[in-house]
Amino acid sequence: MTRRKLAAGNWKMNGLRTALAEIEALRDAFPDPGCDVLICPPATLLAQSALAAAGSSIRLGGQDCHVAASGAHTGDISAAMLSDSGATHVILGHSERRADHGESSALVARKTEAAWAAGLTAIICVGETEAERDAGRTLDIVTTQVIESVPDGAIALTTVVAYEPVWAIGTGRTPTNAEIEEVHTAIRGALASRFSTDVAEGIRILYGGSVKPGNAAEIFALRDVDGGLVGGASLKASDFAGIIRAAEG
Ligand SMILES: O=C[C@H](O)COP(=O)(O)O
Repeated sequence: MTRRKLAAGNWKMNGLRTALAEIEALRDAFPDPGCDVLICPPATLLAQSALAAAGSSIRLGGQDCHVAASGAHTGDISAAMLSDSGATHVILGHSERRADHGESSALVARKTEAAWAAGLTAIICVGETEAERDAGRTLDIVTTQVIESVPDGAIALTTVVAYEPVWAIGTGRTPTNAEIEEVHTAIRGALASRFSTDVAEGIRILYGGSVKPGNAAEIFALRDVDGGLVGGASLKASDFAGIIRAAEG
């Protein structure tokens, strides 16, 4: 099965209104990209980002959502609010949220259901810590996270998995190509056993963790790697453009 590659940028807690110029630059540089392009700005910029990307095929995403559609949850944002602001996607279970906010895979599964209910595609993040890798537990940790974080009803249209080794995020370090392929193959296998081979073959599995313009093409060419979830190198259009080109192949 041919899966269209996805270049997804996660701006994390970065970006003031001046950063909208980066989206405008990408819009102008890629009128008809040969891959899917997604920017996940902070929630404060979502609506304006949607205006900046209007008329282009750049899609926008949130970085988290609450399990409820609305209610007394001070400081939280619902999936419906993300959608209303122009988002089509939402990143869920990023390791920074698992670490900073104690998010469990069970909670991530509930958030995924909330995202689907609002019509969003969920990008569900998994990944091992350095200690877990050193202990030889990577495949066990990652496949367990996949099984527990992806709820019943997953289909390719609404589900993306992002493999992000925690120790590779923002460090300039990446696993070897063989290590990336090993984990991505294991993730697809876990999806096949959890759902079906057909569903697993359709779901895109992104790699994230120190993806740069200089290493993106090599990583995106690996078996079962369907694009990237990019942090630091997505903040500047000039950098992210190189990653989009790598995803275009
Ligand atoms: O969501 C993105 C990842 O955490 C990767 O971040 P990074 O590209 O800055 O290493």
